[in-house]
Amino acid sequence: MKLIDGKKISSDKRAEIKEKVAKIKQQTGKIPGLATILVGGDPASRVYIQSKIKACEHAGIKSFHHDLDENSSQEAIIALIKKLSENFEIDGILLQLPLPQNKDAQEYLNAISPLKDVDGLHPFNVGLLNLSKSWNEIIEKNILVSCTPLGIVHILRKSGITIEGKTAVVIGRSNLVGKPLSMLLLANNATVIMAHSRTNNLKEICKSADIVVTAVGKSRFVNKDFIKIGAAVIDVGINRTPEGLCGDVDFDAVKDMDIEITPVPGGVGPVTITMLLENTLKAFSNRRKIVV
Ligand SMILES: NC(=O)C1=CN([C@@H]2O[C@H](COP(=O)(O)OP(=O)(O)OC[C@H]3O[C@@H](n4cnc5c(N)ncnc54)[C@H](OP(=O)(O)O)[C@@H]3O)[C@@H](O)[C@H]2O)C=CC1
Ligand SMILES: Nc1nc(=O)c2c([nH]1)NC[C@@H]1CN(c3ccc(C(=O)N[C@@H](CCC(=O)O)C(=O)O)cc3)C=[N+]21
Repeated sequence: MKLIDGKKISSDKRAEIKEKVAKIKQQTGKIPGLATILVGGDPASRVYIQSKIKACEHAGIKSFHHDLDENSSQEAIIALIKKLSENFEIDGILLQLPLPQNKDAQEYLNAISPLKDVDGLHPFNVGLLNLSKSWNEIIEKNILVSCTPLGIVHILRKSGITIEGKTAVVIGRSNLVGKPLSMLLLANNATVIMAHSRTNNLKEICKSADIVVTAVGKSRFVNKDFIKIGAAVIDVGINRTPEGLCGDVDFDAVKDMDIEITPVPGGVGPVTITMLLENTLKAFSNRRKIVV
């Protein structure tokens, strides 16, 4: 197997972003700003938020973090989101998901100004993505798209993996990963199959694919029987097991196969965070009408 180095792809892109931010500062005196909101103290979410804040600061993006109590009322959370939406200094707003107590995230996401929606989860941006006809259009119009799917397309392109004309199976249909990724792959002219927990013959379907993306959240879910020789496998899953952090792919089972694969850790995760920085710059540019 050939490992795809997500850390390297990520650090190359972060260096570019850092340069852009420095240029913006120098030429306009303005600093892009990202607000993050964490409701409750889930330890994994806190780790992610901290990596996001660190990455922002490293790139020269100003971060504004808000910790809210697990028992915060809907009114209090929405009031904060509205306040941040109106704050001129803030270009992007990220509400860390999932919310505690099974709160329906969409109601909160709808309160984020679509211009600051760096996760691409507001219906306005979901609509723009779905209406777009090509990858070029998505890039040229600076459409805000969910970070993980953007990161996956970035990884495929940087690894020289052709998307056009290929059959891609996306396992998982969440609003954060599976659905927007399917749209992005379609915009890149792949033939896309969206698979989920009710899909029949999943193994056979995956075995026929040139690109398999798994965003399920179950360790050792994908094994040798799912993968065609020569395929590219993108493992989005993050699973904490007694043996440590792993993805959805049974790594040992596929390690002798002639495939390309993103590892966990060190694959999609770091690139996801990089795309958050990229989206913050897009939001900065769209909102302040400054070309970056
Ligand atoms: N590396 C990164 O940057 C990121 C990693 N993640 C990780 O990716 C994983 C998925 O996240 P997310 O999309 O938010 O997850 P969700 O839990 O929202 O979605 C999981 C999806 O997997 C599907 N699924 C569950 N069981 C099966 C099965 N037996 N066969 C086929 N499909 C199945 C579900 O289908 P159904 O809809 O039918 O229930 C659902 O669509 C998680 O491990 C998460 O931690 C998430 C975001 C970013
Ligand atoms: N509004 C919102 N937007 C998100 O983009 C979002 C979210 N909520 N909720 C949770 C998921 C998950 N997610 C990850 C980001 C980075 C890593 C990452 O950097 N992972 C490292 C390992 C980190 C570790 O050690 O735990 C790696 O894979 O190498 C993983 C997962 C973003 N998500």
